[in-house]
Amino acid sequence: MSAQAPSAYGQFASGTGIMPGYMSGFGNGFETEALPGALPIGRNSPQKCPYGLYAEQLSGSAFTAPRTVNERSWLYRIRPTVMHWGAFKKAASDLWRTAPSQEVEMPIAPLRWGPVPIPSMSLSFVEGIRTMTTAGDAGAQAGMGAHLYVATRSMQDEYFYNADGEMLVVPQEGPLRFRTEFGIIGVEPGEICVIPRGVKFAVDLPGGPARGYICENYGGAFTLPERGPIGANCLANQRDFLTPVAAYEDRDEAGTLLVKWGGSFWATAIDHSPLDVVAWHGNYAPYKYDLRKFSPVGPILFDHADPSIFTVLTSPSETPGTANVDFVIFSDRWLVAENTFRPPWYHLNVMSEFMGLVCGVYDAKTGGGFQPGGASLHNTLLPHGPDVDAFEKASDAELKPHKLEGTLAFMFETRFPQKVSRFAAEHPALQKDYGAYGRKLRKNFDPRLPEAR
Ligand SMILES: O=C(O)Cc1cc(O)ccc1O
Ligand SMILES: [Fe+2]
Repeated sequence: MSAQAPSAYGQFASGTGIMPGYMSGFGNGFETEALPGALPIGRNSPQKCPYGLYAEQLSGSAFTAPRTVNERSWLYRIRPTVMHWGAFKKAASDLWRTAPSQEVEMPIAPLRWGPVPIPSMSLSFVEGIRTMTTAGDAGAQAGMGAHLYVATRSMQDEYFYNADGEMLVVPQEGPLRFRTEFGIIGVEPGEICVIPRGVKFAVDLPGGPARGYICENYGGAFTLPERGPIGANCLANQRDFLTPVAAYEDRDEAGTLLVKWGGSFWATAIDHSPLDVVAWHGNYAPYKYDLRKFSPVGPILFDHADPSIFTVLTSPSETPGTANVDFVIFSDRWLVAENTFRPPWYHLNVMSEFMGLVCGVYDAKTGGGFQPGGASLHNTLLPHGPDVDAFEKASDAELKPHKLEGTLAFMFETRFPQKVSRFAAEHPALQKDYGAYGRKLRKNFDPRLPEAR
Protein backbone atom coordinates (compact mmCIF):
# COMPACT_ATOMS: atom_id res chain seq x y z
CA MET A 1 0.00 0.00 0.00
CA SER A 2 1.01 3.59 -0.49
CA ALA A 3 1.75 5.87 2.42
CA GLN A 4 -1.73 7.35 2.07
CA ALA A 5 -4.44 5.62 4.11
CA PRO A 6 -7.04 3.82 2.01
CA SER A 7 -10.16 5.90 1.48
CA ALA A 8 -13.74 4.80 1.91
CA TYR A 9 -13.38 3.44 -1.61
CA GLY A 10 -11.07 0.67 -0.41
CA GLN A 11 -7.84 0.68 -2.33
CA PHE A 12 -8.46 4.05 -3.92
CA ALA A 13 -6.94 7.17 -2.50
CA SER A 14 -7.70 10.67 -3.69
CA GLY A 15 -6.23 14.09 -3.16
CA THR A 16 -9.67 15.65 -2.67
CA GLY A 17 -10.83 13.44 0.15
CA ILE A 18 -14.29 13.43 -1.45
CA MET A 19 -14.93 10.45 -3.69
CA PRO A 20 -15.71 10.38 -6.44
CA GLY A 21 -14.57 13.90 -7.30
CA TYR A 22 -14.85 15.56 -10.67
CA MET A 23 -13.58 18.52 -12.62
CA SER A 24 -15.96 20.39 -14.91
CA GLY A 25 -15.53 21.21 -18.60
CA PHE A 26 -15.26 19.62 -22.03
CA GLY A 27 -11.84 18.97 -23.58
CA ASN A 28 -10.06 21.23 -21.08
CA GLY A 29 -6.43 20.91 -20.21
CA PHE A 30 -7.09 19.37 -16.80
CA GLU A 31 -4.55 18.74 -14.08
CA THR A 32 -5.05 16.67 -10.95
CA GLU A 33 -3.00 14.84 -8.34
CA ALA A 34 -3.99 12.32 -5.68
CA LEU A 35 -0.88 13.06 -3.61
CA PRO A 36 0.39 16.60 -3.01
CA GLY A 37 3.21 17.50 -5.37
CA ALA A 38 2.85 14.36 -7.51
CA LEU A 39 2.35 16.41 -10.67
CA PRO A 40 5.61 17.82 -12.07
CA ILE A 41 5.29 21.58 -12.43
CA GLY A 42 6.17 23.37 -15.65
CA ARG A 43 7.46 20.31 -17.49
CA ASN A 44 6.18 16.92 -18.56
CA SER A 45 9.21 14.72 -18.14
CA PRO A 46 11.60 15.69 -15.33
CA GLN A 47 14.76 13.65 -14.82
CA LYS A 48 13.12 12.06 -11.79
CA CYS A 49 9.37 12.33 -11.14
CA PRO A 50 8.03 13.04 -7.62
CA TYR A 51 7.37 10.00 -5.40
CA GLY A 52 9.42 7.78 -7.75
CA LEU A 53 6.63 7.80 -10.33
CA TYR A 54 7.09 7.10 -14.03
CA ALA A 55 5.93 9.62 -16.66
CA GLU A 56 3.93 8.26 -19.62
CA GLN A 57 2.17 10.04 -22.47
CA LEU A 58 -1.13 8.67 -23.81
CA SER A 59 -1.86 10.10 -27.27
CA GLY A 60 -5.42 10.15 -28.56
CA SER A 61 -4.55 11.92 -31.79
CA ALA A 62 -1.57 12.12 -34.12
CA PHE A 63 1.21 14.18 -32.53
CA THR A 64 0.74 16.71 -35.30
CA ALA A 65 -3.07 16.97 -35.26
CA PRO A 66 -4.29 20.60 -35.26
CA ARG A 67 -4.68 22.07 -31.80
CA THR A 68 -8.48 21.93 -31.84
CA VAL A 69 -8.43 18.15 -32.20
CA ASN A 70 -5.06 17.36 -30.62
CA GLU A 71 -5.60 15.10 -27.61
CA ARG A 72 -3.02 13.74 -25.21
CA SER A 73 -2.47 13.34 -21.49
CA TRP A 74 0.57 12.86 -19.30
CA LEU A 75 0.21 10.19 -16.64
CA TYR A 76 2.43 9.91 -13.55
CA ARG A 77 2.15 6.33 -12.48
CA ILE A 78 3.62 3.71 -10.20
CA ARG A 79 4.54 1.52 -13.17
CA PRO A 80 4.59 2.48 -16.86
CA THR A 81 2.27 0.44 -19.08
CA VAL A 82 5.20 -1.59 -20.46
CA MET A 83 5.53 -3.05 -16.95
CA HIS A 84 1.94 -4.30 -17.08
CA TRP A 85 2.80 -6.06 -20.30
CA GLY A 86 3.16 -9.83 -19.93
CA ALA A 87 2.85 -12.70 -22.38
CA PHE A 88 -0.50 -12.15 -24.05
CA LYS A 89 -2.70 -15.04 -25.10
CA LYS A 90 -5.64 -14.71 -27.47
CA ALA A 91 -8.89 -14.65 -25.48
CA ALA A 92 -12.41 -15.57 -26.55
CA SER A 93 -14.44 -12.67 -27.89
CA ASP A 94 -17.74 -14.07 -26.60
CA LEU A 95 -20.43 -11.95 -28.22
CA TRP A 96 -18.49 -8.75 -28.91
CA ARG A 97 -17.91 -8.18 -32.63
CA THR A 98 -15.87 -5.61 -34.55
CA ALA A 99 -16.45 -4.14 -38.01
CA PRO A 100 -16.07 -5.38 -40.65
CA SER A 101 -18.19 -8.32 -39.55
CA GLN A 102 -20.84 -9.94 -41.70
CA GLU A 103 -22.22 -12.86 -39.72
CA VAL A 104 -25.73 -12.94 -41.15
CA GLU A 105 -27.69 -11.30 -43.90
CA MET A 106 -30.88 -9.62 -42.84
CA PRO A 107 -33.78 -8.58 -45.06
CA ILE A 108 -33.97 -4.87 -45.87
CA ALA A 109 -36.59 -4.35 -43.19
CA PRO A 110 -36.81 -2.25 -40.08
CA LEU A 111 -35.70 -4.33 -37.11
CA ARG A 112 -36.64 -4.12 -33.47
CA TRP A 113 -35.79 -6.03 -30.32
CA GLY A 114 -37.52 -6.22 -26.98
CA PRO A 115 -35.34 -5.84 -23.88
CA VAL A 116 -32.68 -8.54 -23.65
CA PRO A 117 -33.06 -9.97 -20.11
CA ILE A 118 -30.16 -9.79 -17.67
CA PRO A 119 -29.18 -13.44 -17.18
CA SER A 120 -28.55 -14.89 -13.74
CA MET A 121 -25.10 -16.20 -14.70
CA SER A 122 -21.93 -14.47 -13.56
CA LEU A 123 -21.02 -11.77 -16.10
CA SER A 124 -18.74 -8.78 -15.72
CA PHE A 125 -19.40 -5.59 -17.70
CA VAL A 126 -16.84 -6.66 -20.31
CA GLU A 127 -18.02 -10.28 -20.48
CA GLY A 128 -21.60 -9.08 -20.81
CA ILE A 129 -21.10 -6.99 -23.96
CA ARG A 130 -23.29 -8.25 -26.81
CA THR A 131 -22.88 -6.71 -30.23
CA MET A 132 -26.10 -5.75 -31.98
CA THR A 133 -24.66 -4.06 -35.07
CA THR A 134 -21.33 -3.08 -36.58
CA ALA A 135 -20.65 -0.45 -39.23
CA GLY A 136 -17.62 0.70 -41.19
CA ASP A 137 -14.17 -0.68 -40.47
CA ALA A 138 -12.41 -0.38 -37.12
CA GLY A 139 -8.98 -0.75 -38.75
CA ALA A 140 -9.74 2.23 -40.97
CA GLN A 141 -10.85 4.19 -37.90
CA ALA A 142 -14.32 4.63 -39.37
CA GLY A 143 -17.71 3.49 -38.16
CA MET A 144 -18.98 2.08 -34.92
CA GLY A 145 -20.34 -0.91 -33.05
CA ALA A 146 -23.69 -0.73 -31.26
CA HIS A 147 -23.71 -3.06 -28.27
CA LEU A 148 -25.84 -4.01 -25.30
CA TYR A 149 -24.27 -4.92 -21.97
CA VAL A 150 -25.81 -7.13 -19.30
CA ALA A 151 -23.71 -7.46 -16.15
CA THR A 152 -24.18 -9.27 -12.85
CA ARG A 153 -20.81 -8.94 -11.10
CA SER A 154 -18.10 -6.39 -10.47
CA MET A 155 -14.69 -6.82 -12.07
CA GLN A 156 -12.29 -8.17 -9.46
CA ASP A 157 -8.59 -7.86 -10.28
CA GLU A 158 -9.58 -7.68 -13.95
CA TYR A 159 -8.69 -4.71 -16.08
CA PHE A 160 -9.53 -3.84 -19.64
CA TYR A 161 -8.73 -1.42 -22.39
CA ASN A 162 -10.02 -0.97 -25.89
CA ALA A 163 -7.57 0.03 -28.61
CA ASP A 164 -10.25 -0.17 -31.33
CA GLY A 165 -12.60 2.56 -30.23
CA GLU A 166 -13.76 4.90 -27.53
CA MET A 167 -16.75 3.63 -25.58
CA LEU A 168 -19.85 5.74 -24.98
CA VAL A 169 -21.83 3.96 -22.28
CA VAL A 170 -25.57 4.57 -21.83
CA PRO A 171 -26.81 2.83 -18.65
CA GLN A 172 -30.44 1.69 -18.79
CA GLU A 173 -30.70 -0.28 -15.57
CA GLY A 174 -28.45 -0.12 -12.51
CA PRO A 175 -25.56 2.19 -11.68
CA LEU A 176 -21.98 1.54 -12.80
CA ARG A 177 -18.73 2.62 -11.21
CA PHE A 178 -15.82 2.91 -13.61
CA ARG A 179 -12.46 2.69 -11.89
CA THR A 180 -10.19 4.15 -14.57
CA GLU A 181 -6.55 5.12 -14.80
CA PHE A 182 -7.70 8.74 -14.59
CA GLY A 183 -10.00 8.33 -11.56
CA ILE A 184 -13.45 7.08 -10.67
CA ILE A 185 -16.63 7.78 -12.60
CA GLY A 186 -20.06 6.82 -11.26
CA VAL A 187 -23.02 6.74 -13.66
CA GLU A 188 -26.64 5.74 -13.42
CA PRO A 189 -29.51 5.58 -15.94
CA GLY A 190 -30.05 9.10 -17.31
CA GLU A 191 -26.30 9.69 -17.47
CA ILE A 192 -23.59 8.61 -19.90
CA CYS A 193 -19.85 8.22 -19.76
CA VAL A 194 -17.18 8.11 -22.43
CA ILE A 195 -13.97 6.11 -22.02
CA PRO A 196 -11.40 7.09 -24.66
CA ARG A 197 -9.51 4.38 -26.51
CA GLY A 198 -6.45 3.13 -24.68
CA VAL A 199 -7.70 4.02 -21.18
CA LYS A 200 -7.55 1.08 -18.74
CA PHE A 201 -10.52 0.52 -16.48
CA ALA A 202 -12.54 -1.91 -14.38
CA VAL A 203 -16.28 -1.72 -13.72
CA ASP A 204 -18.07 -2.28 -10.41
CA LEU A 205 -21.80 -2.79 -10.01
CA PRO A 206 -22.62 -0.86 -6.83
CA GLY A 207 -26.38 -1.43 -7.28
CA GLY A 208 -26.48 -5.03 -8.46
CA PRO A 209 -27.21 -6.29 -11.98
CA ALA A 210 -26.97 -3.72 -14.73
CA ARG A 211 -27.96 -3.30 -18.36
CA GLY A 212 -27.40 -0.67 -20.98
CA TYR A 213 -26.05 0.29 -24.36
CA ILE A 214 -22.60 1.08 -25.74
CA CYS A 215 -21.52 2.93 -28.84
CA GLU A 216 -18.00 1.81 -29.67
CA ASN A 217 -16.75 4.65 -31.82
CA TYR A 218 -13.91 3.67 -34.17
CA GLY A 219 -13.71 7.16 -35.73
CA GLY A 220 -12.96 10.72 -34.66
CA ALA A 221 -13.32 11.31 -30.93
CA PHE A 222 -16.75 12.42 -29.76
CA THR A 223 -16.96 16.16 -29.47
CA LEU A 224 -19.67 18.76 -29.00
CA PRO A 225 -21.59 19.68 -32.15
CA GLU A 226 -21.38 23.21 -33.51
CA ARG A 227 -24.34 25.32 -32.40
CA GLY A 228 -24.49 27.54 -35.50
CA PRO A 229 -27.16 30.24 -35.18
CA ILE A 230 -28.24 28.84 -31.79
CA GLY A 231 -25.29 30.77 -30.40
CA ALA A 232 -23.18 30.15 -27.33
CA ASN A 233 -25.69 28.35 -25.10
CA CYS A 234 -28.16 25.44 -24.92
CA LEU A 235 -27.91 21.81 -26.05
CA ALA A 236 -25.07 20.21 -24.05
CA ASN A 237 -23.08 22.85 -22.19
CA GLN A 238 -19.35 22.36 -21.60
CA ARG A 239 -19.52 22.90 -17.85
CA ASP A 240 -21.82 19.93 -17.34
CA PHE A 241 -19.21 17.42 -18.51
CA LEU A 242 -17.32 15.92 -15.60
CA THR A 243 -13.87 14.36 -15.64
CA PRO A 244 -12.64 12.49 -12.55
CA VAL A 245 -9.89 13.70 -10.27
CA ALA A 246 -6.83 11.45 -10.04
CA ALA A 247 -7.23 8.33 -7.88
CA TYR A 248 -4.96 5.33 -7.82
CA GLU A 249 -4.71 1.75 -6.66
CA ASP A 250 -1.41 0.58 -5.17
CA ARG A 251 -2.47 -3.01 -5.16
CA ASP A 252 -0.25 -6.05 -5.61
CA GLU A 253 -2.71 -8.86 -6.34
CA ALA A 254 -2.76 -11.39 -9.14
CA GLY A 255 -5.16 -10.45 -11.89
CA THR A 256 -5.74 -10.18 -15.62
CA LEU A 257 -5.34 -7.42 -18.16
CA LEU A 258 -7.57 -7.85 -21.20
CA VAL A 259 -6.99 -5.78 -24.32
CA LYS A 260 -9.26 -5.42 -27.36
CA TRP A 261 -6.96 -4.75 -30.27
CA GLY A 262 -7.68 -5.11 -33.98
CA GLY A 263 -11.00 -6.80 -33.28
CA SER A 264 -9.32 -9.52 -31.18
CA PHE A 265 -9.09 -9.99 -27.44
CA TRP A 266 -5.76 -10.57 -25.75
CA ALA A 267 -5.23 -11.42 -22.09
CA THR A 268 -2.17 -11.43 -19.87
CA ALA A 269 -1.64 -12.27 -16.21
CA ILE A 270 -0.73 -9.28 -14.10
CA ASP A 271 0.40 -9.17 -10.45
CA HIS A 272 -0.72 -5.67 -9.62
CA SER A 273 -3.36 -3.14 -10.52
CA PRO A 274 -2.58 -1.05 -13.62
CA LEU A 275 -4.93 1.64 -12.27
CA ASP A 276 -1.87 3.19 -10.65
CA VAL A 277 -1.88 6.76 -11.96
CA VAL A 278 -1.20 9.10 -9.04
CA ALA A 279 -1.39 12.34 -11.03
CA TRP A 280 -2.16 13.37 -14.58
CA HIS A 281 -2.64 16.38 -16.79
CA GLY A 282 -3.97 16.84 -20.29
CA ASN A 283 -7.11 16.88 -22.40
CA TYR A 284 -7.45 13.15 -23.17
CA ALA A 285 -9.50 11.65 -20.35
CA PRO A 286 -12.77 9.89 -19.60
CA TYR A 287 -15.84 11.94 -18.74
CA LYS A 288 -19.48 11.68 -17.72
CA TYR A 289 -22.55 13.76 -18.54
CA ASP A 290 -26.03 13.88 -17.07
CA LEU A 291 -28.43 13.85 -20.03
CA ARG A 292 -31.01 15.66 -17.88
CA LYS A 293 -28.78 18.72 -18.18
CA PHE A 294 -29.28 18.83 -21.95
CA SER A 295 -31.19 21.97 -22.92
CA PRO A 296 -33.25 21.08 -26.00
CA VAL A 297 -33.95 23.67 -28.67
CA GLY A 298 -36.81 23.00 -31.07
CA PRO A 299 -39.52 24.41 -33.33
CA ILE A 300 -41.60 26.92 -31.38
CA LEU A 301 -44.15 27.81 -34.05
CA PHE A 302 -44.64 25.00 -36.58
CA ASP A 303 -43.09 21.89 -38.15
CA HIS A 304 -40.89 19.11 -36.81
CA ALA A 305 -37.15 19.83 -36.99
CA ASP A 306 -34.49 17.30 -37.93
CA PRO A 307 -33.25 15.25 -34.97
CA SER A 308 -29.79 16.79 -35.33
CA ILE A 309 -31.08 19.52 -32.98
CA PHE A 310 -30.83 16.92 -30.21
CA THR A 311 -27.19 15.93 -30.86
CA VAL A 312 -25.31 15.60 -27.58
CA LEU A 313 -22.00 14.44 -29.03
CA THR A 314 -20.74 13.97 -32.55
CA SER A 315 -17.89 11.93 -33.98
CA PRO A 316 -16.89 13.84 -37.12
CA SER A 317 -15.78 12.19 -40.35
CA GLU A 318 -13.57 13.72 -43.04
CA THR A 319 -16.71 14.99 -44.81
CA PRO A 320 -17.96 18.20 -43.16
CA GLY A 321 -21.41 17.81 -41.60
CA THR A 322 -21.52 14.06 -42.24
CA ALA A 323 -20.93 12.39 -38.93
CA ASN A 324 -19.10 9.15 -38.39
CA VAL A 325 -21.57 8.83 -35.49
CA ASP A 326 -23.98 11.25 -33.86
CA PHE A 327 -25.27 10.56 -30.37
CA VAL A 328 -28.76 12.07 -30.30
CA ILE A 329 -31.29 12.04 -27.46
CA PHE A 330 -35.05 12.42 -27.27
CA SER A 331 -35.64 13.65 -23.75
CA ASP A 332 -38.28 15.58 -21.81
CA ARG A 333 -39.45 18.66 -23.70
CA TRP A 334 -42.46 20.74 -24.60
CA LEU A 335 -44.24 20.25 -27.91
CA VAL A 336 -45.89 23.50 -28.95
CA ALA A 337 -45.88 23.57 -32.75
CA GLU A 338 -49.17 24.73 -34.32
CA ASN A 339 -50.88 22.95 -37.21
CA THR A 340 -48.13 20.38 -37.16
CA PHE A 341 -47.88 16.63 -37.12
CA ARG A 342 -45.67 16.66 -34.04
CA PRO A 343 -44.02 13.20 -33.90
CA PRO A 344 -41.21 12.30 -36.34
CA TRP A 345 -42.30 12.33 -39.97
CA TYR A 346 -42.10 9.37 -42.34
CA HIS A 347 -38.66 9.39 -43.87
CA LEU A 348 -35.75 7.61 -45.54
CA ASN A 349 -32.30 8.55 -44.26
CA VAL A 350 -28.97 7.90 -45.96
CA MET A 351 -27.49 7.71 -42.44
CA SER A 352 -28.41 4.56 -40.48
CA GLU A 353 -30.22 4.77 -37.15
CA PHE A 354 -29.74 2.48 -34.13
CA MET A 355 -32.07 3.46 -31.29
CA GLY A 356 -32.50 2.51 -27.66
CA LEU A 357 -34.89 3.51 -24.91
CA VAL A 358 -33.72 4.20 -21.36
CA CYS A 359 -37.19 4.94 -19.99
CA GLY A 360 -40.68 6.10 -20.89
CA VAL A 361 -42.43 6.14 -24.26
CA TYR A 362 -40.91 7.32 -27.55
CA ASP A 363 -43.33 9.57 -29.41
CA ALA A 364 -42.98 7.83 -32.80
CA LYS A 365 -43.77 4.42 -31.30
CA THR A 366 -46.72 4.58 -28.94
CA GLY A 367 -48.06 1.17 -29.99
CA GLY A 368 -46.14 -0.59 -27.20
CA GLY A 369 -43.38 -2.48 -29.06
CA PHE A 370 -40.46 -0.14 -28.36
CA GLN A 371 -39.73 -0.86 -24.72
CA PRO A 372 -37.13 0.37 -22.22
CA GLY A 373 -34.04 -1.79 -22.69
CA GLY A 374 -35.12 -2.62 -26.24
CA ALA A 375 -33.52 -1.47 -29.49
CA SER A 376 -34.36 -0.73 -33.10
CA LEU A 377 -32.46 -0.47 -36.34
CA HIS A 378 -33.62 1.66 -39.27
CA ASN A 379 -30.83 1.04 -41.72
CA THR A 380 -29.52 3.12 -44.63
CA LEU A 381 -32.38 4.44 -46.78
CA LEU A 382 -34.98 2.11 -45.31
CA PRO A 383 -38.36 3.80 -44.85
CA HIS A 384 -39.67 4.36 -41.34
CA GLY A 385 -41.78 6.60 -39.15
CA PRO A 386 -44.58 6.56 -36.60
CA ASP A 387 -46.49 3.37 -35.99
CA VAL A 388 -50.25 3.42 -36.69
CA ASP A 389 -51.08 4.21 -33.07
CA ALA A 390 -48.74 7.21 -32.98
CA PHE A 391 -49.90 8.42 -36.42
CA GLU A 392 -53.58 8.31 -35.58
CA LYS A 393 -53.23 9.85 -32.13
CA ALA A 394 -51.01 12.68 -33.37
CA SER A 395 -53.24 13.36 -36.39
CA ASP A 396 -56.26 13.92 -34.14
CA ALA A 397 -54.58 15.42 -31.06
CA GLU A 398 -55.65 18.83 -29.84
CA LEU A 399 -52.55 20.95 -30.45
CA LYS A 400 -52.23 22.66 -27.11
CA PRO A 401 -48.76 22.81 -25.52
CA HIS A 402 -47.92 19.31 -24.40
CA LYS A 403 -45.00 18.15 -22.33
CA LEU A 404 -43.26 14.85 -23.04
CA GLU A 405 -42.18 13.70 -19.60
CA GLY A 406 -40.27 10.79 -18.08
CA THR A 407 -38.90 9.74 -21.45
CA LEU A 408 -35.37 9.16 -22.70
CA ALA A 409 -34.71 7.58 -26.08
CA PHE A 410 -31.46 7.89 -27.99
CA MET A 411 -29.99 7.24 -31.40
CA PHE A 412 -26.54 6.21 -32.61
CA GLU A 413 -26.71 7.59 -36.15
CA THR A 414 -23.85 6.71 -38.47
CA ARG A 415 -23.05 7.44 -42.11
CA PHE A 416 -22.33 3.73 -42.60
CA PRO A 417 -24.85 0.92 -43.11
CA GLN A 418 -25.11 -1.29 -40.05
CA LYS A 419 -24.58 -5.06 -40.18
CA VAL A 420 -26.58 -7.09 -37.71
CA SER A 421 -24.71 -9.58 -35.51
CA ARG A 422 -25.70 -13.22 -35.29
CA PHE A 423 -26.57 -12.62 -31.64
CA ALA A 424 -29.05 -9.91 -32.60
CA ALA A 425 -30.43 -11.82 -35.59
CA GLU A 426 -31.08 -14.99 -33.61
CA HIS A 427 -32.07 -13.60 -30.22
CA PRO A 428 -35.68 -14.35 -29.20
CA ALA A 429 -36.08 -10.64 -28.36
CA LEU A 430 -36.10 -9.90 -32.12
CA GLN A 431 -39.67 -8.86 -32.93
CA LYS A 432 -40.42 -10.91 -36.02
CA ASP A 433 -43.51 -8.91 -37.00
CA TYR A 434 -41.99 -5.43 -36.69
CA GLY A 435 -41.00 -5.24 -40.37
CA ALA A 436 -44.68 -5.01 -41.33
CA TYR A 437 -45.74 -2.21 -38.97
CA GLY A 438 -46.11 0.20 -41.88
CA ARG A 439 -48.74 -2.01 -43.52
CA LYS A 440 -51.12 -1.24 -40.67
CA LEU A 441 -51.45 2.39 -41.75
CA ARG A 442 -54.74 3.11 -43.45
CA LYS A 443 -55.22 4.63 -46.88
CA ASN A 444 -56.95 7.95 -46.12
CA PHE A 445 -56.88 9.47 -49.60
CA ASP A 446 -60.20 10.76 -50.94
CA PRO A 447 -60.02 12.92 -54.11
CA ARG A 448 -63.31 14.60 -53.08
CA LEU A 449 -61.88 15.93 -49.80
CA PRO A 450 -59.12 18.47 -50.48
CA GLU A 451 -59.40 19.96 -46.98
CA ALA A 452 -57.51 18.17 -44.27
CA ARG A 453 -59.98 16.31 -42.13
O1 LIG B 1 -36.59 7.63 -36.83
C1 LIG B 1 -36.59 8.02 -35.68
O2 LIG B 1 -37.43 7.71 -34.85
C2 LIG B 1 -35.52 9.05 -35.25
C3 LIG B 1 -35.89 10.38 -35.79
C4 LIG B 1 -36.59 11.27 -35.02
C5 LIG B 1 -37.00 12.48 -35.54
O3 LIG B 1 -37.65 13.34 -34.76
C6 LIG B 1 -36.74 12.79 -36.86
C7 LIG B 1 -36.02 11.91 -37.64
C8 LIG B 1 -35.59 10.70 -37.11
O4 LIG B 1 -34.87 9.84 -37.82
FE1 LIG C 1 -35.35 8.02 -38.41
